[in-house]
Order: sequence, then structure tokens, then C-alpha cells
Amino acid sequence: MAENPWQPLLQTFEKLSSCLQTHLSNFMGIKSSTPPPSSSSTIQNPIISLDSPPLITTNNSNLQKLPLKDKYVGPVTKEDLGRATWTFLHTLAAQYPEKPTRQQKKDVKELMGILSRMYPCRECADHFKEILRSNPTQAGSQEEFSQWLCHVHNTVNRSLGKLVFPCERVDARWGKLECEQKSCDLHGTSMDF
Ligand SMILES: Cc1cc2nc3c(=O)[nH]c(=O)nc-3n(C[C@H](O)[C@H](O)[C@H](O)COP(=O)(O)OP(=O)(O)OC[C@H]3O[C@@H](n4cnc5c(N)ncnc54)[C@H](O)[C@@H]3O)c2cc1C
Repeated sequence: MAENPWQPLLQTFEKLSSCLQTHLSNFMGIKSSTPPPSSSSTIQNPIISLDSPPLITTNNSNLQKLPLKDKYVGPVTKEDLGRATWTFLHTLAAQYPEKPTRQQKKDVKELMGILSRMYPCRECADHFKEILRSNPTQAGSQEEFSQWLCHVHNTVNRSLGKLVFPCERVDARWGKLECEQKSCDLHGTSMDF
């Protein structure tokens, strides 16, 4: 019997489907337990299967440990959130210009104000609001801002019974971002505002 004229097209589709599935699986962190499909004409790994378990569920008890690539992730704790936020803030301070523009000073003050209202841990936000009241944001220069931030972070540390960080070492702990050709630097102004 003559060769099916659709055969080359079917084979191309099959290869495309397999390639797409591999990429989707990698992206979603699923390891495929099935070997890559052969060049037979049946599609072995459908992109979406009705038999697959749901990847995300709204039931909290099922959220304990979801595989994501080789790591396991769980719900974000107050501590995780705190560490990530301090990393963001201290990195911002390390990158802050020596001579910030009027707008940059205004932005930093606003950011602190917004944090004290919107930080996604109610007790932390309220606590930070109180700290800001007695320690208004100081961001006239890179050094002033990073020292001020170190001081307010220490205020939080003390209230939690943690060790106080030596602020003279803040630049050693939170250096500038390593970016080629200073492409991450925030630009300030050479004029005094
Ligand atoms: C604005 C804000 C308010 C918070 N309020 C509360 C609260 O009211 N109650 C609560 O339970 N948690 C609060 N947290 C979380 C808390 O501060 C910690 O982030 C969390 O307890 C995890 O602590 P950690 O010991 O891992 O280190 P973190 O305090 O998260 O610090 C991360 C790293 O920063 C460095 N570091 C520590 N101190 C300083 C400093 N002074 N200057 C520069 N670098 C430093 C250290 O290397 C440390 O490992 C708050 C977080 C933020 C961002």
C-alpha cells in the first residue's frame, strides 16, 4: 500500500508536542518518569492529561510540600518575609546614590511610609510605624540612608531579643550589586538640591 501522505506531518507534530511537553515539565518543575517518545506514530505523552493530579490546590493541608524543581517550598513564614524584605531594603540602601535627587529622597520616604501601612504582616507593620514615628527616614546620602536603616533594623532586632548588628560593618555585609559596567547603579545628581 502507498505511504500515508500525512505521515511526515504527523511525525513533525509528534516531535513538536514532545518538545513542548519537556519544556513545560521543566518550567513547572515536574520530572518526567517516562522515557522520551520514540518515533512511532502514537503520541505517548500528551501535554495535558486528565489523569494528572492537580498541581495547585486551594486546600491548605495539601500545600505543605510542593515539589518545585529539586527544592521543596512551603508557605512563607513571617521570618522568610522579614529576611527577604531586609535583603531588599539593605540592597536598596547599598545601591542608593551618594547624591540622591530630590525625587529619590521623596521616593525612599514614601516607600518606608507604604511599608508601614502595607507590609503583609499586621503586627510588623504596626511596629514599624511606631519605629518610623520616633526615627523619621534619613536618606540625604547613601551613607546616611544605610546607617539609618541599620539603626531601625537594630530597633526591630532588640524588640525581638536578637543580637544588635554593628552598623560600621553594614557596607561589608550589604555590598553593592555585582553588575557588569555598573548597569545596576541608580543615578543621582551632581547638583546639590
Ligand atoms: C519592617 C520590618 C518589620 C518587622 N517587624 C517584625 C515584628 O514586629 N515582629 C516579628 O516577629 N518580626 C518582624 N520582622 C521580621 C524580623 O525582623 C526578621 O526578619 C525575622 O525574625 C528573621 O530574622 P533573622 O534572624 O533571620 O534575620 P533578619 O533580622 O531578617 O536579618 C537578615 C540579615 O540581615 C543582617 N542584619 C541583621 N541586623 C542588621 C542590621 N541592623 N543592619 C544590617 N544588617 C543586619 C544579618 O546578616 C541577618 O542575617 C520585621 C521585618 C521587617 C522588614
